[in-house]
Amino acid sequence: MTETLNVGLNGFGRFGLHLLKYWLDRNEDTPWKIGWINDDSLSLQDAYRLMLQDDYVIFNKYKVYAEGDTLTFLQPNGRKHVLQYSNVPKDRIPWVGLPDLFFECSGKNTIAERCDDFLTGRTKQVLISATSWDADATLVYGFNHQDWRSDLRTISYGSCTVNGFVPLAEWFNAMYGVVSSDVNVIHNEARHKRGGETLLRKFCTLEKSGPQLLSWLAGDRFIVNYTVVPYSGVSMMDMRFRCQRPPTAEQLAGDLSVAMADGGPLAGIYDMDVADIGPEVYNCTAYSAVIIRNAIKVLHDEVYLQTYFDTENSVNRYYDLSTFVARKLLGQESRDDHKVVAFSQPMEAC
Ligand SMILES: NC(=O)c1ccc[n+]([C@@H]2O[C@H](COP(=O)([O-])OP(=O)(O)OC[C@H]3O[C@@H](n4cnc5c(N)ncnc54)[C@H](O)[C@@H]3O)[C@@H](O)[C@H]2O)c1
Repeated sequence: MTETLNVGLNGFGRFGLHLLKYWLDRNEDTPWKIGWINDDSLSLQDAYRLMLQDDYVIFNKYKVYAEGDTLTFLQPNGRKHVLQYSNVPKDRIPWVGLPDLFFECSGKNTIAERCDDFLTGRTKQVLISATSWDADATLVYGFNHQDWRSDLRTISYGSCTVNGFVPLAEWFNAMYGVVSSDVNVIHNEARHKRGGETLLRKFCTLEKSGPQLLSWLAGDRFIVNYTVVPYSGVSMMDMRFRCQRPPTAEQLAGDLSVAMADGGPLAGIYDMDVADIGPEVYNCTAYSAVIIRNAIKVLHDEVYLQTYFDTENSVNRYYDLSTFVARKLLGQESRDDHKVVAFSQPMEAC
């Protein structure tokens, strides 16, 4: 790896923390590197403490130092990463204009115009770690990331639920013709956000963005039930698809295995385990969702799936998307150039 792009990251909450670790673990094969981090409320010492004490994102293979205004990570092989850290509001970030890519991960700037100030100097694009209704594009890795263009200014990566559902739903429709669908999400809640030990039903942006992204899915044939629970580990997403050409449970498991194998449209994005051994084993999974094979049920034309997904570690697809974007900006050939994505026309059942 020779040429890399420089990245500035704004927001060091759950998403930023996971993203930093995900990148560190892969940095030697990544065409971008994080040079700056800003968080408007966490000081350098807060960030350092959170990193060393986190129950889920474990940095213990790195030596970590917080000195002056820098965070330093030393890899076991001696490779060193020195990141500038600032703790100021968005309009006072000292490194604005210096990175080639701006990672907006604070959750506070999901309206595109709030990212305008970041698009200056060397900064070509802002990648937003959440649903943004007015970003120039929503690019879901493994679904439509190949729609990337150099003139896009703000790009949303979708959301944790969008990444968990959309590529799989697209494949389902191509294979079996989806008539309607619903999704039941049991979503974690980080400790620092918890109001108390209670359950909370909320609106999920997937309910609106699913039909916007998937041209074949009408809004009146899709429901998302979303419940936040006071648990800080991984989350669950169960799905129902009513199909024109319903498979048997056995056929479906076989078709999924083929689609998830190397070169398949779901390869590297979804995985399948035979039995339910969750939830803890799915912490920091590299997959957008893991399907439990023994739990697949088919009743008449309705297919039921149970999955686990690590909402916070949906940085996996944000990482894939930004890696794809960086390679495009660098003019590098990428294996993702040839990845099979989005089927534009429903296919006949296999
Ligand atoms: N958390 C997820 O599962 C997840 C998944 C996908 C996308 N996103 C999106 O990413 C954006 C950021 O979400 P997030 O989950 O990182 O938010 P977060 O609540 O963890 O962080 C937001 C801010 O809260 C503060 N904060 C973080 N940890 C803290 C702590 N321990 N004590 C006190 N303050 C703390 C920081 O200032 C941080 O910038 C949002 O737009 C969100 O929708 C989050």
